[in-house]
Amino acid sequence: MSPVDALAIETDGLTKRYGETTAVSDLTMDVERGTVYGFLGPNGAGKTTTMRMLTTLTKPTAGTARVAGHSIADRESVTPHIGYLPEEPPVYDELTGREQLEYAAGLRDIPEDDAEERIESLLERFDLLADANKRIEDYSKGMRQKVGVIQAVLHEPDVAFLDEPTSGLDPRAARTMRDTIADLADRKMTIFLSTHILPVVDELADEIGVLHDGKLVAEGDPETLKTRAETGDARSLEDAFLEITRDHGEEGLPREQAAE
Ligand SMILES: Nc1ncnc2c1ncn2[C@@H]1O[C@H](COP(=O)(O)OP(=O)(O)OP(=O)(O)O)[C@@H](O)[C@H]1O
Repeated sequence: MSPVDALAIETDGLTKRYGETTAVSDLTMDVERGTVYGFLGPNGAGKTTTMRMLTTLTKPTAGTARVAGHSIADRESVTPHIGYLPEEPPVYDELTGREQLEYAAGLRDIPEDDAEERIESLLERFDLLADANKRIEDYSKGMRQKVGVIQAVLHEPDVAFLDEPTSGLDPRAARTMRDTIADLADRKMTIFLSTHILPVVDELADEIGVLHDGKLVAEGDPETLKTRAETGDARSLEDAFLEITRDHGEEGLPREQAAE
């Protein structure tokens, strides 16, 4: 495998502006194949915008990116290789859970026998079999979320982009979700995981990137990020996150220091 093949995602100067707002600013990052990349950042940091660019749903204002080796400017080449769970799972209320997944499998050209086997096994894994023939309009938020995740990985994409995958899930379902993500990564699927639930990232991520005001302000494995640069002491990922994303003044120093 050449070094380039080893990368699931590579971005170079990726930027998105909405009028006066720069949602994502000059983002340059690499994500290795088969890893779980925890993408963190405060509300409004630009995480969703980044994922929308990487999944070809929004065009960058500047910069380039490749996902699974394909330029995001070439939507038709990229989409077979990716799956996306956005904040609101894209499902049809009038379909049953099973019909929704069969429909998604059809869009992805998964052979019928394979599709059926994967759908049944994932429905069972997520404890949805008993409700699989109910219409999605009667599903809870967590049940919709489960269907959304299953359809994001059903075609076994190279890279799955998951925005808050444990949102709305009860503790048992959240555990299943974390186990599923770990299994998929073991099978060499790359998981680009955005969540505010830091213990999930701490448990699963091989690498973490922290976005703040559209800029990548820290990157490293969880242990590195948790180790204070100055003292070498360990801290929680939450403490690290809060410190990294503290508002910065003109000099790039934490605001209270910058004001001195
Ligand atoms: N379609 C849009 N039009 C104008 N501004 C937008 C649009 N989408 C996002 N923004 C702005 O871009 C910035 C980044 O938003 P984004 O949704 O990417 O953040 P986020 O990190 O996903 O936040 P959250 O954690 O709250 O989901 C915000 O200032 C937001 O208001």
